[in-house]
Order: sequence, then structure tokens, then C-alpha cells
Amino acid sequence: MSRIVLVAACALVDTDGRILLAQRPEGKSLAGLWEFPGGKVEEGERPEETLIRELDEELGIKVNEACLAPLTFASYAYQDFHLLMPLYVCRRWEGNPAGQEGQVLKWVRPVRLRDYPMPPADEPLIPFLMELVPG
Ligand SMILES: Nc1nc2c([nH]c(=O)n2[C@H]2C[C@H](O)[C@@H](COP(=O)(O)OP(=O)(O)OP(=O)(O)O)O2)c(=O)[nH]1
Ligand SMILES: [Mg+2]
Repeated sequence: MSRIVLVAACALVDTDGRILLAQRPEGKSLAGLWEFPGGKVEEGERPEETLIRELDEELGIKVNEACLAPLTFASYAYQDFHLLMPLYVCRRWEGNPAGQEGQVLKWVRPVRLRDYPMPPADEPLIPFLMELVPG
């Protein structure tokens, strides 16, 4: 039985109904794959606090906790750990998302999400995003 790793992730949705994907940088696990911004929940953090911190660190945007709405979650057995990843939705933030760690960013319509290779844990999340943002 592998350990459970809790990761908080967020689908940022813009006014055109596009979702922000970030490409995982070289050198990290799952490098080159497209993911939802976020990261590991640290000791003593609530997932919402993690997201507010990670969205600032990774994208340079400020998010209010009241603007984070839960959508669904991923539960996936990787080789060395079991990923449990709540996915939040956020439609309001301050600032312009820009990769602070050199990540390439892309705004993608939900119907196009399958064109971007994602970690295997993320694939079951796509239908929920398509339902959230039709068209
Ligand atoms: N952020 C994010 N992580 C994901 C997604 N899908 C997925 O399998 N993961 C995995 C990859 C990693 O094993 C883990 C989160 O790692 P991370 O590298 O983002 O963690 P972090 O931001 O705290 O970065 P680090 O300090 O550990 O380098 O969750 C996703 O859509 N978004
Ligand atoms: Mg991260």
C-alpha cells in the first residue's frame, strides 16, 4: 500500500470559457505533460490555502478563497504513491497568469483538452470540465 499524496489543483476559467493549462518543466516528474496549476498540500495547510499559495508562486496571480469552488477530484495509483487531487474552479483572480517557473501556459477550450497530453490521473477530469464549460 503506497502513501497518499494530497495535491490541490485549479482550473482557471477565463471569460471566453477557456481553461489554463501549464506544461510541466523539464527535470520535474511527468515533464512535458500539461497540468492544472497547483501543488502538494503542505503540513498544516488547508487545500484552499495551498492553491492560493501555489497560484501566486507558479502564476503570479492573487486569488480570494471565496472564488475557489470545488468541482471534482482525481484518485490515481502512480507507481510510488497514490494521488488524491481535489480540482477547484476559479473564474476571478487578480493579475495576469504568467509562468513564474518557466512553464509554458496555454488557454484551452474544454473540447480541445484532449489535444494536450496530460498526466494519466487527469484524464477522467476532462468530462467534468466539458460539462462545466460547454461549447
Ligand atoms: N499540479 C498538478 N499536479 C498534478 C496534476 N496531475 C498529476 O498527476 N499531478 C501530480 C504531479 C505531481 O506528482 C503531483 C504535484 O506535484 P507538483 O510538482 O505540482 O507539486 P509542487 O507544485 O508542490 O512542486 P514541488 O515543490 O513538489 O516540486 O501531482 C495536475 O493536473 N496538476
Ligand atoms: Mg505544482
